[in-house]
Parts: sequence; C-alpha cells; structure tokens
Amino acid sequence: MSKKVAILGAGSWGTAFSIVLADGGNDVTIWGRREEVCAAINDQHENVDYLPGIELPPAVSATHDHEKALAGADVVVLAVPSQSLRENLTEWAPYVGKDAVMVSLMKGVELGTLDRMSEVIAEVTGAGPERIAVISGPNLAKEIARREPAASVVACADVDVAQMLQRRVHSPAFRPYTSVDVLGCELGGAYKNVVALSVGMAVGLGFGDNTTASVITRGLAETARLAMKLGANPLTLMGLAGLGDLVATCSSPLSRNRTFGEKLGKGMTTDEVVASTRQVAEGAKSCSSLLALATQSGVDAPIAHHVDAVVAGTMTAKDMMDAFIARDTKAETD
Ligand SMILES: NC(=O)c1ccc[n+]([C@@H]2O[C@H](COP(=O)([O-])OP(=O)(O)OC[C@H]3O[C@@H](n4cnc5c(N)ncnc54)[C@H](O)[C@@H]3O)[C@@H](O)[C@H]2O)c1
Ligand SMILES: O=P(O)(O)OC[C@H](O)CO
Repeated sequence: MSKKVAILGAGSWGTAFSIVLADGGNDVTIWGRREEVCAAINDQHENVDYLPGIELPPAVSATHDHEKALAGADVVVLAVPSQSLRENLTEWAPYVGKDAVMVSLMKGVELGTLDRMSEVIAEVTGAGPERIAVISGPNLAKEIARREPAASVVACADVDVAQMLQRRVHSPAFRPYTSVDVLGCELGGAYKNVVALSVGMAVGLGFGDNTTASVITRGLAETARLAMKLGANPLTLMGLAGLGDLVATCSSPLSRNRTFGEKLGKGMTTDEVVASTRQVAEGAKSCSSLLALATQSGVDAPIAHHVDAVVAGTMTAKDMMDAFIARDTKAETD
C-alpha cells in the first residue's frame, strides 16, 4: 500500500506536521510556495524561515512543483492560509489522485462564502465526505516539531477513513483520536483563534488570570452555541478540538492569534501588527466570517462581534473589555 503523503503548504504547521507523518512511517513531500524554502528543506533538512533549528527526518522532502508533490499521494494534507485555500486548490485539484483523501489542517472560515475548509474542498474538488478529513487539536507547531507529547482529533464522516488516517499519523509523540464530527472540529478550531485574540488583548492591557479565564470560558460558551446550532456534537466542544485547543492557544505565548491580540491590547493598529509578522493569525479574518455565520444563524456572538470591531479599528481593546462587563446580565447557561 502507498504511504506517500503530499503536504501543500511549507509554513510552520505544514512543516511540523511532516515530522508527525514521517514518524508515523509515511514518505512525505511538501509543496512550498518559495523555491528557497524547498531547497533548504532538501539540502539542510530544515525550514529555516518557519521552523529554524528543527531537523527534519530523511523521509521529508520538498518541491515547488505541485504536480510532483501530488503524484502518487494517497493522502493530501492542506496547510495554507484559509483565505487562500480556494484559489490554491483550484490550481492543484486536477493533480489530486481520484481516490486520494484530503486532510485540512487549517483553522478558519472563508470570508464571503462563510464556508468551512471542508466545504471549500468539497466545492472545488467535487469529492464526497468520505474523502475529506480534518485534523485539529491543541497542536502548537513548535512544540509538535520538538516532539513534545500531544493529542489531536482526526475527523471524517467515514469512520474507516478516520481510522486509516489515525494509523498513519500515530507516532511516539502524537496521539490521534477519531471523530465523525467534522463541523464541530472545524468550528472549534476557527473560533478558538478569535477567543485567543480577545485573551491576548486582555493580556496586552495588563489584566490577569481572572480576566483571561472569564474570556476563555465565555468563549467556549459562544463557540458551543454556534456549533450546536449548526449541528455539532456538544462533546466535541468539550474535547481536544474545542476546549483543548482553546486552552493551548489562549495560554501560550507561541500562539500567533494571542500574540496578535496582545499587540492590539498594547495599542498597535491592525496594519501595524500585520506588518510586524509574516505568519498568519487566522482569527483576524475569521472573526468577521464567524460573526456573519452567527448572525445568519441567529446566535448571539459578543466576542466575535467585539473582536471584529477592534480588528477593524472601530473600537479599542479597552472599550471591548468594558463592553463585555457592561452587557445585559443573564443566566450562565442561557
Ligand atoms: N502553526 C500552528 O501551530 C498551527 C497549528 C494547527 C493549525 N494551524 C493552521 O494551519 C494553517 C496554516 O498555518 P501555518 O501555521 O502553517 O501558517 P504560516 O504562516 O506559518 O505559513 C503559511 C504558509 O502558507 C504560505 N502562503 C501564504 N499565502 C499563501 C497563498 N496565497 N498561497 C499559497 N500559500 C500561501 C506561506 O508561504 C507559508 O508557507 C492555518 O489555518 C493555521 O490556523 C497552525
Ligand atoms: O499560533 P496560532 O494562534 O495560529 O495557534 C496554533 C494552533 O492552532 C494551536 O493549536
């Protein structure tokens, strides 16, 4: 049986996940947008731009040619920014094997269409749900690349496919659990970035653990409200792709979303924060799409609403925190 995997995207997570896959016994080819990044992966076994100091296993190689990366791959892993997936995949789709399973590592919701990444994949490739999976959990790239122990969720509507992928990514430091709740995993992964932005803002403003714990907990309530309205299993939100990822992202200085929020909390503008890093903070775009999804679904989403306003520059981080406290009071479980 082929164990060739293509990873499309040579950023932090695509590269870190190549280590998981190589440790799981797969032969991995990464497609990278920039030739010099691919050359460094092949020649120095290192992604000097995104994961400096981490030695990549011999089973990992890279190419700038997507046709070469995709040739013979029975598993295709997608790790580009959520807002560029549709454009990228439209170019790649003709070269994806007709039975290949596509796995989204992305944590965002498309602006405009409000599609989750699995929905973009289905629309662009015409693949059925049995060929589309999601891997999501508390998985900060640098820690995974250092092979620090972590768990995650492999979700696919077809449990046999989820189990096949589970076997392929199970490695000494990475423990995958299966799920059939693709929607719940995707919304948990996208929403926690928005909550991490607001937690980062609280940290940037100098507030302590009571404030961050309150925002995290109400963030989970907001995520669960929307996800359950759209059909997610509530237990998914209590699991690794929900609470687990929320805690990791909101607690860690390694999180790009939390760091982005912290800079906003310290008074930088969105343009200044974007200019200060080349890495993607998905929540800065997905706050708008998740807010639109919540509004369309009739779900109250105060955190997405206020984060969207701060990112858009129509409200300050301090005014956001004041507004959270001043909201009409209600029962916790409403
Ligand atoms: N980094 C993590 O710890 C982590 C963990 C889990 C999930 N994710 C998710 O994985 C996805 C990718 O994140 P990342 O951490 O690898 O981001 P990154 O910023 O580290 O890298 C993004 C990669 O995409 C490329 N890219 C940027 N714009 C592009 C475009 N228009 N077309 C094609 N390629 C483009 C960049 O060159 C880079 O290689 C995101 O949805 C993120 O939320 C990240
Ligand atoms: O760095 P962030 O904020 O994109 O978060 C990374 C991962 O999603 C954590 O699981």
